[in-house]
Amino acid sequence: MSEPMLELSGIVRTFEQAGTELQVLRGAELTVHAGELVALVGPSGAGKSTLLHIAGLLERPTAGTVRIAGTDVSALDDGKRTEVRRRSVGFVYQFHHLLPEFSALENIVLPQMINGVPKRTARERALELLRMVGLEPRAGHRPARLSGGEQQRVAIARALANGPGLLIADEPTGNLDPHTAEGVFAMLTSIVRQARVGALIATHNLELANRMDRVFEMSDGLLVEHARV
Ligand SMILES: Nc1ncnc2c1ncn2[C@@H]1O[C@H](COP(=O)(O)OP(=O)(O)OP(=O)(O)O)[C@@H](O)[C@H]1O
Repeated sequence: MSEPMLELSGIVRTFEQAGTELQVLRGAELTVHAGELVALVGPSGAGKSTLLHIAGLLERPTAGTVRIAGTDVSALDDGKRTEVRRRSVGFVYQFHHLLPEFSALENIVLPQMINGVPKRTARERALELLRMVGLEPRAGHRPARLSGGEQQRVAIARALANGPGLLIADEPTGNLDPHTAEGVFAMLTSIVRQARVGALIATHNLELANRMDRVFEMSDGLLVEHARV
């Protein structure tokens, strides 16, 4: 078995709502290994985004342990958690969130420069990533000049810019037509395998979920693994 990129154990998350306590996660357990795609499904409001935020170190759980590539981040202060997040976690959302005034290439260069990578190295890496997602010829284009599928490919390349071990995606193909979604999903799968990234992907698309390596359903604050046939 390949090494775990994400380990969640006993994850509890409660919110205060109008003076009452809402327990969204009640002890969720999950491991995502290198090179593996794990689907996260469940109805709206079940807590998928909350779990992704906790796994991606954007939020702290009320209780429980988060390990990223073997490192227990629970005891780290906010600064150290941000460092781990920038180095080890890539995010893809339903909407690409690319910076509109920058080219595809620059959108992939920027997160590397924030991490202290020299510009020249960052450009080379960005070009390599654009090649991987089949968009090298579009390197100089701003997002508005790219199709929805191309924008999402650039967003995936950007998520991988700093060589993360973990990719967190929230409905990455939710805004695309079925044919384009298919192409983006196939590309995402091949990159996850090739780069040995662990991917946790929330989706309402059960057909897509069933093509991933494992499927977990958020149910009553717990994660239940679906039996595969
Ligand atoms: N910051 C917050 N404060 C209070 N309640 C919150 C907060 N964030 C989320 N919740 C509540 O937690 C529950 C789970 O929300 P979450 O967004 O994680 O669901 P989801 O499964 O991602 O839904 P969707 O599929 O619609 O994106 C909801 O009842 C929501 O209202």
